[in-house]
Amino acid sequence: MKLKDFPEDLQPHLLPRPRGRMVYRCLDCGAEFGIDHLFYTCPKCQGLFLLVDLDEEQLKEHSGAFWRRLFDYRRMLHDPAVQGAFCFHELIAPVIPAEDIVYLGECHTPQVQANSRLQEEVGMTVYFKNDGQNPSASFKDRGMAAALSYLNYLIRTQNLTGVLAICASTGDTSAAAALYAAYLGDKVTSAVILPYGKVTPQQLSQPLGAGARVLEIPGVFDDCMRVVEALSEHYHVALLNSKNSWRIRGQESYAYEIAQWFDYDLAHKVIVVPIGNAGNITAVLEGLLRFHDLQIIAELPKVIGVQSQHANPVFTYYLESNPARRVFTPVVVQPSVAQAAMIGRPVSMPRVIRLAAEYTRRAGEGSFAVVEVTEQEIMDAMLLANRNGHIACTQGGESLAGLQMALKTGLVKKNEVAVVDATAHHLKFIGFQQMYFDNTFPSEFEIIPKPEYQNHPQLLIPESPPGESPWSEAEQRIFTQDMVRQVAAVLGLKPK
Ligand SMILES: N[C@@H](CCOP(=O)(O)O)C(=O)O
Repeated sequence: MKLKDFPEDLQPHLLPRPRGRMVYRCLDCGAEFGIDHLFYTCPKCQGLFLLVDLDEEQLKEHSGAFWRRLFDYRRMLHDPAVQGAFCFHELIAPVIPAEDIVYLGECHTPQVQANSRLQEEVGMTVYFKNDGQNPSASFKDRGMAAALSYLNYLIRTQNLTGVLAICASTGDTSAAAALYAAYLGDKVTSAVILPYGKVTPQQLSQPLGAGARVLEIPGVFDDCMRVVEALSEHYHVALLNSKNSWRIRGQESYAYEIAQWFDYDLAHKVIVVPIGNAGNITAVLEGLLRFHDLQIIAELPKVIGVQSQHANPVFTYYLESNPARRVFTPVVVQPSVAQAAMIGRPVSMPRVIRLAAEYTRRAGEGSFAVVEVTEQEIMDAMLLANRNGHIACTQGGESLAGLQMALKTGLVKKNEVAVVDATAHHLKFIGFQQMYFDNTFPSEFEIIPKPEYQNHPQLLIPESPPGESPWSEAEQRIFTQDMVRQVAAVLGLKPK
């Protein structure tokens, strides 16, 4: 739709102009720092940052209804600067001009309602939000769009050269970082640090294909994260993990889209997300609080975080019901099929603690909770979903299993409506499905495949193998007849 065809009152607002005064604000000491530098932690006290727009209050000059209309109309504008996360420009990174925005087709991922069979099995209305349908096949693209747009802006306005972007990854962040950096061509090179043997072959191929330097180290993700944290402290590198607050801003779009999908009515809704490095749950909580603050949504939904028993520090933290007695203790992770979330020291934990407390204060007891699931439950839930037409990855299975657990324990009610996060594309984690089908999981996973979910290809052998190709017409006919007969017998087909 052309700009002139939009309602007149919206026309001046549809194409965002840079505005706002963004600063990094330390969660611990409250110190604020300008965004002319890429900071990750507070130079004064090492606390973690969240980005704040000092002019955000000005957005209240417009009503919630105005913002809802603006965001909805923007979806019809064919301009890359407002197609992805930046459809919510005023809330993502209002200082960034349109010319610096990097858009690779991320966001507005499908929210697919489960069929009646799956909803009956789960016991409530369920949607999958398929973030595997982002360009690098995971939700990380939302955050990278914001982080790389900011970097692009910094490079242009400060004439920076030789920028090296780095990240540690369990496989999705590295794929996204390498892709978005590659799009910026000579302006940015990228390097990714991966835990050797703990990233799937599909995920490993992604940064390699995008031309990143791929460095594998022994250990798990938490070890890689410590390395990049130290690198970003002592060297000139741009850290692209979610410790970088611009990533959080971009990932808030996930919550905004869910609100938009429900026409901004989030009463009796439940959003379920796997925790991993805790950047996503941070973004969901912060995004919802900000939407609520601007009266874009009237009600806050429940937010349920999920962890595997094999990587459960956040679940363990919230087991203590008295907030004053809670102590966060990182855990040593065990192998998990939800490998992308196999993290024992989530870097955003201080943000989660802060935001979850504020969320609970505003939305009431029980509006935020964390559940724990087994490896068996994750695999079974993933296969159950995909047997019903979804493309859930193992983390998507973790989300669904988490919802089932939340229902069982009464945290979620049957009359509520849930959106579960399929964080990445199923095909990235296909090896775990194969292990399930072949019953080859090492014992520590404690997974016993359900026969009804196992599936194998069946090879049909021709009765009289044809000779070397090219086949004669007669050979081709005999082969086809033989195969038709065998397929019909295997499938029990009835002749017409
Ligand atoms: N699951 C992540 C781990 C890193 O998370 P990040 O959001 O802090 O970058 C991955 O895919 O690497």
